[in-house]
Amino acid sequence: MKINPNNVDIIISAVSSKQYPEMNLPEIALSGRSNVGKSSFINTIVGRKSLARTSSKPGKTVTLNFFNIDDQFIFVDVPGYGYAKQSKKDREKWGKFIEEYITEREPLAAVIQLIDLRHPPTQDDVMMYNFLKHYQLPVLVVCTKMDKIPRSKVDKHIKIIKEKIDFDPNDVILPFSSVDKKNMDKVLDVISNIIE
Ligand SMILES: Nc1nc2c(ncn2[C@@H]2O[C@H](COP(=O)(O)OP(=O)(O)OP(=O)(O)O)[C@@H](O)[C@H]2O)c(=O)[nH]1
Ligand SMILES: [Mg+2]
Repeated sequence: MKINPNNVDIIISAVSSKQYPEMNLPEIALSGRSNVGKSSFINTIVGRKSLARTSSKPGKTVTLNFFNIDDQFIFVDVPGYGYAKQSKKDREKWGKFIEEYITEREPLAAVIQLIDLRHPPTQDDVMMYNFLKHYQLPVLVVCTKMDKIPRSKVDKHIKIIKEKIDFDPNDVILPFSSVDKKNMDKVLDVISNIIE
């Protein structure tokens, strides 16, 4: 699959379900804790340096950012979870908004769950993955920041993540790096299978 980087654009930063686009394209949502690399992942995959903002204040915004990816599918950048400084009220608002999107959104075809390859998954990571599987969504688990650990340790870290999240063997899990674009072709293969 090929993506034309000149044909990708933000559609809307939605604060309510009334603003969701009606474009008849499959949607792939990105989920993961704050700072795991969701926005960087989008930029790397589409080949644009700063389409998705990677410097946004984590936990502040409660928007779902919809990106038209070359009229082939829509990436939905979901605000990160697990941000300690967020107030309880904001956290609840966030949870409700995301839950509604994930459980009710018709065009949602799959979720890409990002987990930091360097560390064991957090409790939030485990909860999110189980939540997605409860709703029988296909999940691609992308383990980010692969460039930050020695190559010899990658398999061991993947194994730990699989055990901790109770990984569904029907899903795909891949180590990934936005710095050196490692496994970019494999990610694109999975996306192409999802949207076909
Ligand atoms: N070394 C390395 N750094 C990365 C990688 N991916 C992201 N980063 C860095 O991690 C930080 C956070 O990246 P973002 O893409 O903004 O993370 P996010 O998940 O979108 O964060 P929120 O929007 O706050 O939820 C930035 O400083 C990125 O440059 C990677 O693969 N390798
Ligand atoms: Mg982001």
